[in-house]
Amino acid sequence: MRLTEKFEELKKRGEGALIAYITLGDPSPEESFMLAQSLIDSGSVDVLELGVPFSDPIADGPVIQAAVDRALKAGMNTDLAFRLTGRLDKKVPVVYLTYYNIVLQRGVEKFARDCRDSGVSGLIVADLPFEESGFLRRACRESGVDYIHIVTPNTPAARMRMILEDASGFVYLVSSMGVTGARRDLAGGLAETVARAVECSNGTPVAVGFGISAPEHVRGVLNMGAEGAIVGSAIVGMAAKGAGMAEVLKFVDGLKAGARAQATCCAPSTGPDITK
Ligand SMILES: O=P(O)(O)OC[C@@H](O)[C@@H](O)c1c[nH]c2ccccc12
Repeated sequence: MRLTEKFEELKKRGEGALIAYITLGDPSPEESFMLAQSLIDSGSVDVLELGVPFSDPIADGPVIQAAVDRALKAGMNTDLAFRLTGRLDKKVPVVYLTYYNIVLQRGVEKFARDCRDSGVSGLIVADLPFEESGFLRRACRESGVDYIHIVTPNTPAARMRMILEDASGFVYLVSSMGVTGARRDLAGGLAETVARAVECSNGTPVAVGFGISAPEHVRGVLNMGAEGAIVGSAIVGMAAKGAGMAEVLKFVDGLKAGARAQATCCAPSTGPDITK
């Protein structure tokens, strides 16, 4: 399924998108496959983001670093990632999150074709600057895979506009500087950053990630004008601490409730106590 279709469907229903991230191969390839399928089947996850493990995940905090370590130790690799992804019953769009070395190692064009062939709808590369991304963007376009751009609170409006001219699928807005990891509160000043990204994105949906870990956070970013919220470490960390599948799914249902409440909830808020 295409990302655009999913976002249009949600818009009609007046809901925001819940995008859930897990690391493929954590704690083992089969278990991560089962978790991925259960998240898809839950009906609460609108887009599934799968991390393809790389040994030096510089944008990741301790929780996802540990997940990547477990995955690599359990024998996870890129071939296996594509095979497992190909086997998923993809009732929702699946996107990949990885680092450029993984793409380069396989060959840029081959990576994009393998995404297409295994049903991956979009690709996020954590460490590839826009200026260096032309070749991969072209390969993705030729394979019908959305190349998803990352922008941050530090990205000035002019640069955002330039980058997002090329946007497809959705725009990944990093909520605050630093690495991935659950946080207690949404970053200060986030409302302005979201507004800037929405303004610069030419109608491509903006989804906010980094630190989002509660239904209130999800509702908060949607009320600021984002169309999606991305949750990684909170889910990965829960599973790592031994939570069973039922508990993880219940948590994810709660997050999605935050994305549904948006339809009936309050005017956009800019105050610092948005998470209360
Ligand atoms: O873990 P968090 O803080 O909930 O953030 C989402 C994140 O996990 C996921 O999108 C992601 C995992 N690794 C990344 C590297 C770069 C950008 C984004 C990511």
